[in-house]
Parts: sequence; structure tokens; C-alpha cells
Amino acid sequence: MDIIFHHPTFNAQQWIEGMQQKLPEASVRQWQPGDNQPADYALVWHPPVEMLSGRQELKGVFALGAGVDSILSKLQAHPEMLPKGVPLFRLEDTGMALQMQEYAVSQVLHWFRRFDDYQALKQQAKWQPLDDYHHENFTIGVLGAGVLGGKVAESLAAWGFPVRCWSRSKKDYHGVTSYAGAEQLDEFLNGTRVLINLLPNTPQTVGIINSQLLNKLADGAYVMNLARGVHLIEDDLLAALDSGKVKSAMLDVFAKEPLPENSPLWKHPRVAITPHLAAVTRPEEAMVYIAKTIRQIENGESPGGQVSLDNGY
Ligand SMILES: NC(=O)C1=CN([C@@H]2O[C@H](COP(=O)(O)OP(=O)(O)OC[C@H]3O[C@@H](n4cnc5c(N)ncnc54)[C@H](OP(=O)(O)O)[C@@H]3O)[C@@H](O)[C@H]2O)C=CC1
Ligand SMILES: O=C(O)C(=O)CO
Repeated sequence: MDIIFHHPTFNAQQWIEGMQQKLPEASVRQWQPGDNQPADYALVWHPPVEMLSGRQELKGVFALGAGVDSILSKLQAHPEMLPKGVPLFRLEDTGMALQMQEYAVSQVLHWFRRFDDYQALKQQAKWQPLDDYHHENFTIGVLGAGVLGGKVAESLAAWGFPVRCWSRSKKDYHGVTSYAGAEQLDEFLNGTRVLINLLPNTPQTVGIINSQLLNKLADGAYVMNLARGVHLIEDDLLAALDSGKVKSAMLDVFAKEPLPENSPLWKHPRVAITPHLAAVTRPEEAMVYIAKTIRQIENGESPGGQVSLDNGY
């Protein structure tokens, strides 16, 4: 079995040795330009077109992340990159759900306990107890209720918040009210105080967090974007912050990354920023998952994690 690997920043040696150890029968190599020797599987992130083009012999391509938008958009321009019938897999959880839970829970508690307000008061050397917020007025809405969104929603429900989620199909997550489809989006938004985005980037979800949507949230809402920058119209968020409709935002992803130095988001006192690291690929967990999936394919089983090219995620 031959496996080729390409990632612009990961330590290739670590991946080659790790995969080799998990699949001793495999021969794993870092793909180099000009290498068109046969391969059974490809592990990739931002793959060059020529790495995958015409490789009809592949039994599977593994994206080394959860979101496959960058690969799918490249495929639009270069359909030959994924020969017909070759399945594309992505990482399902592999340690990312826990990271997303840590990120979301810590920030929700930060807002709920009004640490943002106390930080602002501290700047003015003001000792001033504020009114408590109450769980019943702190409804959390998670846009996108898949592998990551579902777990984030459940972890917040465990803290006693009313939690709802929105997805294409109905869900049955513990302590979480499920809304599904475009026809239930308004109902989902109505009363949502904290909006957390964990949708995939698809033609249906681009620009979904815009002024129309923000205006449907509860007054003084909070917005957390953990999915993709293109989901959020940054100017609309800034307008909603300035009008007071949105009280604060925590953003991990941006329309342009790295976020340009002249972006007004950097200086906004009620916007917090992290550089796209809400959940990163954990090599060990990812390799265990990929090796397990390869074994399932080799045994003629149908593994999970296959991307639907029709749905775009
Ligand atoms: N900031 C970061 O560091 C990271 C960001 N991400 C981002 O998080 C995203 C989510 O990951 P993951 O949870 O694994 O993805 P999943 O595919 O498991 O979940 C996607 C969810 O979105 C829902 N959805 C998709 N399209 C629509 C639509 N048009 N209307 C309503 N709901 C929709 C799906 O509904 P249904 O369940 O019904 O299909 C599903 O619940 C990734 O695509 C990636 O962009 C991921 C990792 C790290
Ligand atoms: O896995 C993903 O989709 C990511 O965004 C990782 O940073």
C-alpha cells in the first residue's frame, strides 16, 4: 500500500513515521513535484493540482482538517484533481471537538459573568458590582450542529444554559432544542442571545451572518465565529456593534487571513480575536483515525467521514 502526503506546514517526517507505524504494511512518502508514481491513498491540505490530477488508482483522499472548503473550491476549477469515484474524507473530531468546547465554554462564561464589563471598569479604576446575568436570559444558539457544533451545544447545555442548534436535519442532542432548515432559522434566532457559528463554508452558508440575521437576535447579543470568515459580513457586524444590537464578538476566523493590520476589528474594544486556532489538527488523533478508516476501506467496509460532494461538506 502506498500513501502520499502533502501539507504546507506540518512536520512531514512526523506524519510519515506515524502513519508507517500505524500501518506497517504501507509505504508512506512525502509527495514531491514530478512524483507520479502510483499511490493508494493521499493525505493532503492545500494540495497542488498536479499531486492528485489523474490519479484514478486512489482509494481515498484524506483532508487533514475538518473543513474541506479549500479543496472543494480548488476542485471547481480543477475537477481532474479528484478522479471520478475517488472518495474524499475529512477529519471528524479527532480531538477538535474538545478544543471547540474549551473555546466556546470559556468565552460564554466570560460574557455570562460579565468579565468583559469588569475589564472595561478596571480600565477606569472603578469598583462597581453589576447586576448578574441569569441563565434563562442567556439562550445560546449554535449554527451548524454536526460533529463539532453538536458537542459544543451539549457542553454548554451542561452549564445550565438554554441551548438550541440549527442544522439541515433535525438533531437529538442532550439538553439542546433542535431547529432544522431555512424555514426554522427565524425561530432559532428569535431570543438567541449568544450566537456560535460552526457551519461549513458552502454556497448556502456564505454571508449568512449579515445585518438581517443579526437584527433577529436578542438585543445586546454576543457573536462567536469559529467556522469560516466568509460566513460573517464584517461590516455588518461592526454596524451592529456600533448600534448596540451586538454587545461583543469573539472571532477566530476572518474573510481575509491573516486579518489585515488596517482592519477596524483589531481596534474595536468589544471584539476579541484569535488567529484561526479554535481547533487545530492533532496529529496523533488524526493519524489513528485515518489508519482506522484505511483499514475499513481495505476490508470493504464503508467508513464514516466521507465528504458529500453534492452537499459541499
Ligand atoms: N476555526 C477553526 O479552527 C476550525 C473551524 N472549523 C470549521 O467548522 C466547520 C464545522 O465542522 P464539523 O462540525 O466537523 O462539520 P459537520 O459537517 O460535521 O457539521 C456541519 C453542520 O452544519 C449543518 N449545515 C450545513 N449546511 C447547512 C445549511 N445550509 N443550513 C443549515 N445547516 C447546515 C449540517 O447539517 P446536517 O447535520 O443536517 O448535515 C451540520 O449539522 C468546518 O466546516 C470548518 O469550516 C473546523 C475545525 C477548526
Ligand atoms: O480543520 C479545519 O477546518 C480548520 O479550520 C483547522 O484550522
